[in-house]
Amino acid sequence: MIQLSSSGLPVRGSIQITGSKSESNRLLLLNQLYQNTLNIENLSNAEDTQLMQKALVTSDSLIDIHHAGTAMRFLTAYFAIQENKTVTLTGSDRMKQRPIQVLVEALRALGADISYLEKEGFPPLRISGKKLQQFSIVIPADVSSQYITALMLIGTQLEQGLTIELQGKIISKPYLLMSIKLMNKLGIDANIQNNTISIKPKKNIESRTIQVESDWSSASYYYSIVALSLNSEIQISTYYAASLQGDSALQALYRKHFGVDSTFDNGILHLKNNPNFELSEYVELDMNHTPDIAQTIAVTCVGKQLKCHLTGLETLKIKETDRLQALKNELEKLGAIVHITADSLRITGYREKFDEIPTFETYNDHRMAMCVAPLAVLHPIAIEHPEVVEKSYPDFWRDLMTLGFQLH
Ligand SMILES: O=C(O)C1=C[C@@H](OP(=O)(O)O)[C@@H](O)[C@H](O)C1
Ligand SMILES: C=C(OP(=O)(O)O)C(=O)O
Repeated sequence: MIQLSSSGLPVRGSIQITGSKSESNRLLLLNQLYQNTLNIENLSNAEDTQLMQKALVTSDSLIDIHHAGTAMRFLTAYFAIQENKTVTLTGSDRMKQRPIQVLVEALRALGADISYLEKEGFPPLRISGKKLQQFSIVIPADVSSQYITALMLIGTQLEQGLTIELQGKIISKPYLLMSIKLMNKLGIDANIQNNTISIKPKKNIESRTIQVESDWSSASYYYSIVALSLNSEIQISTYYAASLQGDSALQALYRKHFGVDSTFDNGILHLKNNPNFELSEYVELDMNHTPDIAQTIAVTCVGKQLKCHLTGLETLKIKETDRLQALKNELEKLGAIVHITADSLRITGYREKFDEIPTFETYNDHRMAMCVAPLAVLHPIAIEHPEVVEKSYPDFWRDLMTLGFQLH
């Protein structure tokens, strides 16, 4: 457990965050499919990315990707097309509760040989690589976009490419667009029209250097700090106003609801408060496009004692933990009155201000630890199992100390 506090003064300073784990994990897989023709700069140092990197080159037949959702899903598709190779793909106890049936069904329909080793519909999987003989698939798009990205990433390797028809509500759509845009950057013909994604076959790509933009989901915690600590100014690199990452919506969300301005100067993102901003009492947001910053926003609302209604959260219960229940448990420690449904979170008021040092549980979820950390600008807090941040942002605590936070 750690105790985190701040001097009470405005937070000032500069930090550097490494590349987006979503972009990194896509590029690593594509690079492996194209015989390492890419030179990837600013790769994420997240554990999820290291696990992905290792899994792509190992000769072991048992591969454990711990908590890494993208690695689990993307590698399932990758190994399905590695002819003459059989692997067992497994993960943490939590990973064994995160559904994968939609992806396995889709790959089987394309001709893949995949079986469940424990519970039907969940990892671990045994995958015997084969040449896939079908080139179009219909897939439900309302459980996880990662299944669809997984199929897209291997689409160029199929003889006739791949057409993916999305059925039902499309959730986490910016992650699909990220996949398409990254593939386009490499010269791959990939597009989405209405509900149909098409990937053209491509044997080789030109060698090039590609720079991963830093991780916007990780930047969210600094938006929250600036929102909660007036007169703060934080610089973070390396970011651009036009991003492939959906979580760059932070710029507009925090400007509108919390008065945090974002400006860019040569890849440096400057965050500071708008002195003329007038806070409203209520925040209403559909988070369907930005699930990974929902926790950050809920905590910013609590720090500001705002009522809120966050919707489009149906994916949160199948992430690293049931994030809706975890948020309810932890935010109630701060006096918030929290109501959750299968896809929403509502804060209807506050019982009392918190005065003792609250201790937050983190549920093996990196984002549960990081989302509560900004509250330390208001009041000392304690956080259980701070090491969970390794999954996406191993330098998080060090970066907070650089900005003047005290950590015991
Ligand atoms: O494709 C990706 O890189 C991701 C997609 C999202 O998952 P879902 O599509 O399951 O919401 C997101 O939550 C996750 O952190 C990363
Ligand atoms: C949901 C996340 O990751 P994944 O699904 O890749 O485990 C996340 O990083 O918040």
